[in-house]
Amino acid sequence: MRKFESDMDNYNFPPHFLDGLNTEPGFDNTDFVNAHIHQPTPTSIRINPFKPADIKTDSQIPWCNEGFYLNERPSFTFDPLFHAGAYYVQEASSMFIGHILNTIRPDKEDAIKVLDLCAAPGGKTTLLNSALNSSDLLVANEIIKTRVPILSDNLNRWGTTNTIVTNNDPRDFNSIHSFFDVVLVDAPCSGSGMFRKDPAAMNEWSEGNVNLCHQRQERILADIYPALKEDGYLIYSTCSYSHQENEDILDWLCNEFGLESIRIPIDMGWGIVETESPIKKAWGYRFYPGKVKGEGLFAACLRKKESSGGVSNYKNNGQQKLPAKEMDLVKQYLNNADNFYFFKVNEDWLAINREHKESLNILHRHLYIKKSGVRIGKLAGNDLIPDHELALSLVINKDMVLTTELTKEQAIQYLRRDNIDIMVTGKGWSLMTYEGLPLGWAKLLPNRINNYYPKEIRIMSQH
Ligand SMILES: C[S@@+](CC[C@H](N)C(=O)[O-])C[C@H]1O[C@@H](n2cnc3c(N)ncnc32)[C@H](O)[C@@H]1O
Repeated sequence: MRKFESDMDNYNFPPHFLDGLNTEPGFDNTDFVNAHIHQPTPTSIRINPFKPADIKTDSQIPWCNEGFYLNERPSFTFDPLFHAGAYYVQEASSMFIGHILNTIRPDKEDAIKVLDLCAAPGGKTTLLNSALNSSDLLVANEIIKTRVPILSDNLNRWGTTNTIVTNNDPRDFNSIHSFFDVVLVDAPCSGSGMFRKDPAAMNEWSEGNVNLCHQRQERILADIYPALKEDGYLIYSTCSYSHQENEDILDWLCNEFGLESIRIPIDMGWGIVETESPIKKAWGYRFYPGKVKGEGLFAACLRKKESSGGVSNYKNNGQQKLPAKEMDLVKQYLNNADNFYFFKVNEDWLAINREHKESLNILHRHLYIKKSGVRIGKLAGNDLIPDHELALSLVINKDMVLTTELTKEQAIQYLRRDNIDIMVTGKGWSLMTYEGLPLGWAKLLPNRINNYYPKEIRIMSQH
């Protein structure tokens, strides 16, 4: 039965959409409809803990230490700090995934391997990264090839050195048994949780599509299950309100694989609704606009109780023979270079935290790797042609290069890949910085500056 006909007449939820929701515990039809009609989507950002900057925020997102609401939505495109990776613009509810990771891993003592299976554009990948140490490995996978560049760009901005980006179907992970300690499946879904932010999504919604999404979610989870270690954690999330895509999936996981549900502590004041799946009573966490200051989200955490076999059948990929003299040159560009494993892909030198060398070899045998660690650059004689990834990485040794600090106006010129109005002294490769944070490279010549900001990510819009 529809309640509140007058509001409903003003708001075009798809037919039958609210029917199922009205029977969900903790769902308040009035708050929900009012939030969609009268409360705009809140603007929120998450600060990069590794790139401190002076950022004006308004209030704290209660479930995320680094998450903040902004009372107004500024132009992020024209804020150089955004391009420097000082913060990520992320919907507030999604940040709960970080709270789950911190809950299941309070001490952070032993290094872990984490997979973000459905990762693009990388919001939750950067969130997970902030909660990890550099000795932890984070694999970010995206099945759709055209979505991989945005994922890699966002990770480059974040400055990560312990992340590997892959472009694979979940079934390709099926041969990597018992590898990951934590797997996040932020599943493709029917998307009702984004109706307020993107009302056009309402036209796409149908009960038939919810069923298709449910089937796809089961397929993805079955494919990835063997890659999770015994006692490892599966974090499952959607931005759908549909029971079939949420609690029903938890029941299916518990029935099919004997997974154990993990209860996540929440504060009553946060407005999050804790639910239980109908059969196995697995806990789930629902975010409803009107109850929380954020968009729709469902999240749950489960633990694997059995082993899918070990990793003993992996052969070492063999050592790449690397020219020692070249490596000595390249090493100088990283701080704490001895903590890194250096390798070459074609002419490019790359580095990843030393402890991830074996994992990289294993993954390389099974997956299509699109980015690993930090790309340092190519050598031309004794000179490094530095890569953009190096400029933004957290480990660049700034003593090896010149630095040119830009005003906001100059930084925008640089980010547009335009000429920069600046008098320079010095010659050679220079890090172009804004408020001390690197944006990328330029080459300083006696009478001009060559702007090397990557074409593909330059600011195109006029305002
Ligand atoms: C909800 S979005 C992920 C959002 C991302 N985790 C974030 O926080 O920025 C779901 C992702 O799943 C991917 N996807 C679509 N079909 C898939 C499939 N069959 N298997 C795995 N991933 C799929 C989509 O390309 C999309 O990037």
